[in-house]
Amino acid sequence: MELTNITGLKGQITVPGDKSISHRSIILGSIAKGTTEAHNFLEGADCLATIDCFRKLGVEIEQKQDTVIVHGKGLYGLTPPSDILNVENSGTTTRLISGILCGQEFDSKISGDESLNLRPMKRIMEPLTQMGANISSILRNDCAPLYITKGNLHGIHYTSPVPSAQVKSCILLAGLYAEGETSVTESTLSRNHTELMLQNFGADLTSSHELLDIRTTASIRPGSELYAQKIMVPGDISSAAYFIAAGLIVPDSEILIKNVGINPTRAGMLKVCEDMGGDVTLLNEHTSSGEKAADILVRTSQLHGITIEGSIIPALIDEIPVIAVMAAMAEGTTIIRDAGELRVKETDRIETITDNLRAMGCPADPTFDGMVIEGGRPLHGATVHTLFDHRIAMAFSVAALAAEGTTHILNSECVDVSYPSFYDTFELLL
Ligand SMILES: O=C(O)C1=C[C@@H](OP(=O)(O)O)[C@@H](O)[C@H](O)C1
Ligand SMILES: C=C(OP(=O)(O)O)C(=O)O
Repeated sequence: MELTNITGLKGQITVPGDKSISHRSIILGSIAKGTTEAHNFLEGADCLATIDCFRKLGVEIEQKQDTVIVHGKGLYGLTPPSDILNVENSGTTTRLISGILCGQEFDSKISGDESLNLRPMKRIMEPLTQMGANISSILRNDCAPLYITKGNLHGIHYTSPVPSAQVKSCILLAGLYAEGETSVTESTLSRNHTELMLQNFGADLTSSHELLDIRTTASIRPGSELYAQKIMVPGDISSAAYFIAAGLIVPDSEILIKNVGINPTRAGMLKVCEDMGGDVTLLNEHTSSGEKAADILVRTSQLHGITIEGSIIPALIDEIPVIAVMAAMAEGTTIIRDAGELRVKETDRIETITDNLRAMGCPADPTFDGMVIEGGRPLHGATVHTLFDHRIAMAFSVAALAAEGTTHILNSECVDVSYPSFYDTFELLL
């Protein structure tokens, strides 16, 4: 993709459904009794991989554009897959499905693409093994391909060493098949869609906050069946983030993004925009399927650098690539800390972000758990190496709109992972 600088992004858009909630609609719908309907489902490659895996486990799933109908099999109705489960590029699919597969009577194998098979799986293998699961890394490198055979699960009380919703969700889903109570304590609350949705599906799940709402424990007790739901998936704030950033940094812009999920465990980007001096307003706040949503109005603003660290990090972890682009356009220095998790995403995002910022003329240095960005110098066009990471492709497409000259985004088709119509949405604002 070749992009050049522009001014005046104006208009009203919607962004596709939330990726995390779309995955969970398929996963919980498959193991619930009855027919689950998910509307505004994200038709991105990651969520389609989840559909494909559950079809291989015997679940009938109909897809009519962005409506998905899942004919649930109940907690004990999945059937042995005839083939390896291909999770492609999706960490969420890998870790959440593993929790469920450890509770089944049959064997299964999970594998993904080159990037996925390099991502750490010890973080789920360890707690699942403590629960009595039989899960192993086929290449013995603590990564996928994973091999799961029948185990007898019992509940554990696990304190998660990483702030990860995927780890938490994996353990809670395994807890549906375990004897006794399973709980997961996190020092910082990660996205809580699994907890909210499990409660809506009728699971016996409670969540308690300690220490000023930061340290949180989610506990699940097995036994009860889950029951199908109708789910209205809100727009994905991680996808809206590119248009929020573009609206702020492209001169003379005003963009209204309709119906975006603003669950507080996901909305750290909004706080960062405010702290950087961005003109971002929430309108029409409402709740849908237990998730908060709003329209987001963005106008061009002069941003300034800030420090982003601590408990806000999990609430904006996927938005850091585009926040880094905003930081490059802001006056002064932005420091990002406590974000070591970026090193184990689709790429080592600390390196991919800082390498590409430097290529565009912004001084940016990686640190072990974040980066330091010297903002306020004009960006210039460059060749952006996405390394097939969808978030790097989209973040640097936004940078290209504010950079002098032409920017080449290599392998830009990787946006299909979470936002296939990304470039079409931009067309609507020209
Ligand atoms: O649970 C989820 O849906 C997700 C959790 C996050 O990963 P971690 O839980 O590994 O931080 C996030 O980066 C990913 O895009 C989606
Ligand atoms: C990290 C991401 O997703 P996953 O972990 O599901 O691959 C992402 O979408 O940025």
